Amino acid sequence: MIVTIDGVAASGKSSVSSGVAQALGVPYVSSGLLYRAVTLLGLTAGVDLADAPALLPLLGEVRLEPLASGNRVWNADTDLTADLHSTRVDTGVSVVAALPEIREWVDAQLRALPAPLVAEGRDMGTNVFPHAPHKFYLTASARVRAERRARERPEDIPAIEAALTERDRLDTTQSAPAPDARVIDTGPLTLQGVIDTILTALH
Ligand SMILES: Nc1ncnc2c1ncn2[C@@H]1O[C@H](COP(=O)(O)OP(=O)(O)OP(=O)(O)O)[C@@H](O)[C@H]1O
Ligand SMILES: Nc1ccn([C@H]2C[C@H](O)[C@@H](COP(=O)(O)O)O2)c(=O)n1
Repeated sequence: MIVTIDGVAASGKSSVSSGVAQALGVPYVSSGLLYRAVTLLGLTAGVDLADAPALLPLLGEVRLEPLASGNRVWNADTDLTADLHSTRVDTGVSVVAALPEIREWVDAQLRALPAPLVAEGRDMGTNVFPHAPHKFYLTASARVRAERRARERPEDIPAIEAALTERDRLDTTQSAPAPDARVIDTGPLTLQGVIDTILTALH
């Protein structure tokens, strides 16, 4: 069984997916972490983030470790995970995610993983796992999402809101909900409330 949980930036995809996956006793995969890892490796190598042929050779030893408690991304023996949510990666990742060659690489990594799993991102339900039987799409206003992020990062709420709105704009192409996805406005819900809504729908 595959459950897809897509949604806009900072809508709660990874926290919700982790909770749902732990309740189901299956792993979850965060596709955004792979786009973030490509971005980090490109920045570290000083490569133009729009240059797919320059990025692809950096990815030979990149591996996603899908755990229910939280994903890790490795480049050979180096754990990249802690560096994937920096502001500079946030700023560059939409450029990388717009490259068809990089999207193909990410999709291949995901499709190679064994089911059952919970997959989260932007196009899990539309493109990567279109035949998944259970699809969800998370939304919340940019202000609510920025307020939640501000509890994690020492940045002011209007700056975070502006950055989230810009990332939503840049990611629009691949971010449409699947027609058969259940859309959940997480604004009025607690994290556990969103997880419970999904678990109830699955039973
Ligand atoms: N329903 C909710 N109520 C309150 N806080 C929430 C809720 N959902 C998520 N959060 C909090 O919002 C923040 C963003 O959540 P999370 O990182 O899971 O989102 P995301 O969609 O995976 O983000 P990104 O797109 O940046 O990868 C976290 O601090 C999380 O705990
Ligand atoms: N399936 C996906 C997952 C992610 N992206 C892009 C869009 C985001 O800006 C970036 C980081 O994702 P996040 O960690 O915010 O979920 O990666 C995408 O295009 N498709």
